[in-house]
Amino acid sequence: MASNLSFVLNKPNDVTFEERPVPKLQHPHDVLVAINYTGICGSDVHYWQHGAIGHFVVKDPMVLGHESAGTVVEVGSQVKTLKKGDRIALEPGYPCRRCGSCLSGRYNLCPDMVFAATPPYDGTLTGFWTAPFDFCYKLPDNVSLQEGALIEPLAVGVHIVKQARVTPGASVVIMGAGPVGLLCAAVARSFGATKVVSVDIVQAKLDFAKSYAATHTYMSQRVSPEENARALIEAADLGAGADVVIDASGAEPSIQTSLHVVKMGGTYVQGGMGKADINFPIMALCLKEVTARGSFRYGSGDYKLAIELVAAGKVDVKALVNGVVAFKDAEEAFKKVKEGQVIKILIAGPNEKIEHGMDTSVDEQKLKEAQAAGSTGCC
Ligand SMILES: NC(=O)c1ccc[n+]([C@@H]2O[C@H](COP(=O)([O-])OP(=O)(O)OC[C@H]3O[C@@H](n4cnc5c(N)ncnc54)[C@H](O)[C@@H]3O)[C@@H](O)[C@H]2O)c1
Ligand SMILES: OC[C@H](O)C(O)[C@@H](O)CO
Repeated sequence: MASNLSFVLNKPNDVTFEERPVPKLQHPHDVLVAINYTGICGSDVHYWQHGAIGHFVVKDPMVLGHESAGTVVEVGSQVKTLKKGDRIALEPGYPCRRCGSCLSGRYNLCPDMVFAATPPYDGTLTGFWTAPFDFCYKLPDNVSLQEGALIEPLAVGVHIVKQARVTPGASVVIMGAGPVGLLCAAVARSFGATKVVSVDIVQAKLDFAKSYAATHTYMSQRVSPEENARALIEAADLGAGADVVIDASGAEPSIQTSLHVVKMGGTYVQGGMGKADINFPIMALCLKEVTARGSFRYGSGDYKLAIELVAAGKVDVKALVNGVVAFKDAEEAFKKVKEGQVIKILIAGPNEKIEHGMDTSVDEQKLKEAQAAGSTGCC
């Protein structure tokens, strides 16, 4: 059998490669998947740097990664819809299916969720992975395995935009133009939003957002949230405010500005995960009767829609990929993401041959600066 080399986080800033046993099918409804590509998420970088996100603490060595696509190599006796050789996008969290949240259709809120690379559970930066068949989504012929690895963050964006109830003709402001904010912008456009304003503090990110899915961009100012909101509304010609504001930054000033940008009776969605507690403008929330919702991962129908959007050419996920590296270069890829110079890097599975790699040389100075600034907005 091929290699089951795994990329293991031992403790902050200490990663190693470990050959682990190939997992066996535990259940007749499971499939065994050979991992082809995995993207790096801000949360992976955060665990690598800090060993914890909120109350999720890495106590024992943990395999990183949860944004993966792969190829089915074995199916359990009860699997009817997948067969060996099928190419799939992998949904990396498995709920209990029995609790109130699961039974109400909101399985992403299951308290017993087993989620890849969220301690204590191992992630998908490995050779082989077992999963229940209904959390493996067959990719249409016109969607590549590399695009398949981007379905996970796209499903995050789909869930956020669904929570925002974006309708045709809506104006949508998105705070943060990292991968999640960019994908929210693309999904909002596909839902019919006619004005999509990407907001960030880095000009290069805004330039990319404009070339990608934003109709307008705005560079956030270091002024009061009210002043920032006034300038944003004017710059993007939002009249009485935006129908919808989405935070995909997790940054306190951006969240505060959001509540002053949203229109009377508009909708605000918290997608970014920054500091756990912040000063929040409750008076604006109250006086404008803003509908505020959280958004966590993805639920029923989100992966399916994400794949359909890519297959239909409505969301371009390829444009976000700066390069693909061999499995042995996983740590360099993490450094590149931390350095903040790339949007998405894919790591090929340990059994995958890549024809054209990317330059993985890391600018140590930029890396140090990014570390000092905590540039990965995650958690
Ligand atoms: N809700 C979920 O289920 C879920 C899932 C994945 C990621 N996330 C969160 O979504 C957020 C975005 O993820 P990402 O991978 O795109 O992260 P990222 O760090 O790449 O992007 C965050 C962006 O916000 C920008 N930013 C920082 N301060 C800002 C400010 N004051 N105003 C405007 N923009 C500002 C940064 O420059 C960056 O471009 C993170 O907080 C992450 O933890 C949430
Ligand atoms: O896309 C899924 C997210 O990255 C995860 O929920 C992570 O942030 C915490 O487990």
